[in-house]
Amino acid sequence: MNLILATDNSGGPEIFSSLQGEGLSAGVPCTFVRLSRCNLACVWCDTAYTWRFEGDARPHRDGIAFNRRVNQVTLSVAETAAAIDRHTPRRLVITGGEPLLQGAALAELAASLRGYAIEVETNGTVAPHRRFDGYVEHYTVSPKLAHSGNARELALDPVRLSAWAAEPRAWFKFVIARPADVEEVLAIQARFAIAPNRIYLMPEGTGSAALRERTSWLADLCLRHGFRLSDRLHIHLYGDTRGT
Ligand SMILES: Nc1nc2[nH]cc(C(=O)O)c2c(=O)[nH]1
Ligand code: SF4
Ligand SMILES: [Mg+2]
Repeated sequence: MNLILATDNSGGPEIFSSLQGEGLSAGVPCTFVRLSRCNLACVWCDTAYTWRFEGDARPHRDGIAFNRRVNQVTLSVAETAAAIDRHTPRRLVITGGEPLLQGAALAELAASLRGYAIEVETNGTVAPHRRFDGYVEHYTVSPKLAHSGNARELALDPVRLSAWAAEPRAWFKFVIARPADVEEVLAIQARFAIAPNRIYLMPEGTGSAALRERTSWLADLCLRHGFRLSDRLHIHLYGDTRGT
């Protein structure tokens, strides 16, 4: 089977090693693979080159339409595994876009890798492929709030959210732009009975100054509600750049 990946600045597949910048394994050296395509369209998405191709009229704050041919590359599972293997870290972060849209190929990929701890970054709207799920150490589930611009029915499916809440390997990470966004997190937390200790609040932002400003008030909100705080370490270290 094949996987459709995003491209890096050289036009090759976006497979790279970096420190995990967010969530549970922040600071840990990881190998990343970024898959193309997403079923949502967040106005502040920092990887719009995975989905906002020419002809897509859904709004994005940068207004850029990406050329599909330049920003997607198709690799076989074997080619993807070989490219992953050329990197040192044996913790693999599968991200996107929405990687679970390619679950069947990910099951083949995971079966062909040996000795990896696998984590997945997902928007929480797609059920994990049954066979792939057996290989996953943990999921970082990032449900999208109203400020993402997605229709609520697309972004917050109650059946899916209940399933993630019941999944002990799932950690939740909410992108927060304004203090009022946390009200939505509290409603989701209560409705699906998610322990606050499983929830990260992370500032929205693609620059250090914006992240710092938002972190300054997010810290208080985390302390008040028992949530965890996530930074975006890679943005401070490398800026908003592909392959980092
Ligand atoms: N270093 C680094 N950490 C990350 N954690 C989640 C990322 C993502 O784009 O999903 C990401 C990323 O793109 N880079
Ligand atoms: S769900 Fe993630 S990849 Fe998809 S549009 Fe939103 S931020 Fe971008
Ligand atoms: Mg990212």
